[in-house]
Amino acid sequence: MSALENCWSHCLATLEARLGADQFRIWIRPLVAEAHGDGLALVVPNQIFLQFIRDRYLGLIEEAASAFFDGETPAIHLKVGSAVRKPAPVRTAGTATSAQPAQPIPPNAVPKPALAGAANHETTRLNPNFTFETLVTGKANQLARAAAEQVAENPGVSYNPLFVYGGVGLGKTHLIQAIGNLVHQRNPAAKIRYIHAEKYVADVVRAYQHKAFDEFKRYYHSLDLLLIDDIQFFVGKDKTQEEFFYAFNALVEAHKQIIITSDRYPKEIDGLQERLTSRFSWGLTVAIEPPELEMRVAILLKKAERENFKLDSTVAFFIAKNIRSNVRELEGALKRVLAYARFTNQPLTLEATKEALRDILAAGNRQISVENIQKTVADFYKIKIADMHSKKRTRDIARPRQIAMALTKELTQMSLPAVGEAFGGRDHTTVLHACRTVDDLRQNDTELAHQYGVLLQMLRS
Ligand SMILES: Nc1ncnc2c1ncn2[C@@H]1O[C@H](COP(=O)(O)OP(=O)(O)OP(=O)(O)O)[C@@H](O)[C@H]1O
Repeated sequence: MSALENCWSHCLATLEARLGADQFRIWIRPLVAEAHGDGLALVVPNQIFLQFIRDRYLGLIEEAASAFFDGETPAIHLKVGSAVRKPAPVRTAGTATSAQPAQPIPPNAVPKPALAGAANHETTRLNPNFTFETLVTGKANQLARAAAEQVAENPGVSYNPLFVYGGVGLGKTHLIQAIGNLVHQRNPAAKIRYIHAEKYVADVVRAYQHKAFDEFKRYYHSLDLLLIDDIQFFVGKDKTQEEFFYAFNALVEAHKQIIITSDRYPKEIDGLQERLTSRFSWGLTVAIEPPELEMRVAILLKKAERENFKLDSTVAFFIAKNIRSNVRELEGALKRVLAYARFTNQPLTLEATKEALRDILAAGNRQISVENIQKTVADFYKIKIADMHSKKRTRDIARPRQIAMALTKELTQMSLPAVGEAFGGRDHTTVLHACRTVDDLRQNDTELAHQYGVLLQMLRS
């Protein structure tokens, strides 16, 4: 082993210990180190990956390399290339990992007769507009997009299944269809099918009525890529879950890619069989969060541009500041202002925008009450509303109460003492401590950050 190879092994061991299993497997394991002049080149799968490594991990890598060479840091270059390592199967929070078979889909894996109809959007049911090019990226979907691009590059190999979850209208369908479209573009022979879970349920019912399960199985088990949207619709549908279980096993065993979306983290979908939720954690589970302000502005500008409309950035900021719940509503607001501008044949000023969005803004400005926040949080965590006022300190009650306090501070104009008063007469320092704790947890605990995002979305919609 050369000194550089030894150095990279040392970096891997250091980073694994520092970052923990999940981050290490997603971001560091796929890197391939090559000698580059008198330093190291790290090959990454794509540009987004490269940027993420540069922003988040390059400092740590340099630190580890420098420790290996007693303070001399070798030059470390990042470059995009195809020589990337297959990522290891990923363990998601608190779940077991099983080894995944790793075989790429051969380009001609589908028998000839099936090809005739496969190479068009009618058979795939993909929307050709949902591509990576039209998907705006920000903090809220960066990780999900990077994972999606990897899956699209190597379907059936990297993460199987890929499970994407997030609130309503945040771009889950867009993202997974972007994978489908890219796979289709690269390999028109691949047999791809996008299906909404409700339609899959209907297909199971139809197969049942017509005693056509063999045909049903033949079709679904022969796919190269199955994209199934909003799987929470399987809840309470036992026969559907059973059929999907068989399809899942058949596809994964044959190294075919499965991509699933849901509005919730798999283990939180009550009423889904354990054998399914445990299989969902075989691959990678990624969240899409509500977009931050800058991302909402970027989405508006991009969508307006596609409509050949030059949107003034003040107007874009105004819309983005006022429509915060989800991207679908943002799009709705944009359509409305564009229609207004075209209809009145006036330039789209801030005043005209306010006029066009008057009723939406009035609805959005309605006050969110502390009572509403307490009820929403209590329902979400399945505790009693009375616990918001109680002195109980057990974690399963104290944490939701802290989250409710932080949400109250964020969503209302109430002062710290007033918030304390509304939560059982607590001192303002307790509220401050709750806000800081929740803030910290949002930085470091992905699951809690997601739950906070969902609650924000529920309260604002
Ligand atoms: N990051 C983004 N960039 C560009 N457009 C986006 C983005 N996120 C969402 N959209 C757009 O917002 C709309 C809603 O997105 P989509 O249907 O994918 O959401 P969803 O999360 O699947 O919603 P649901 O939970 O209702 O199924 C689509 O028109 C989509 O193109």
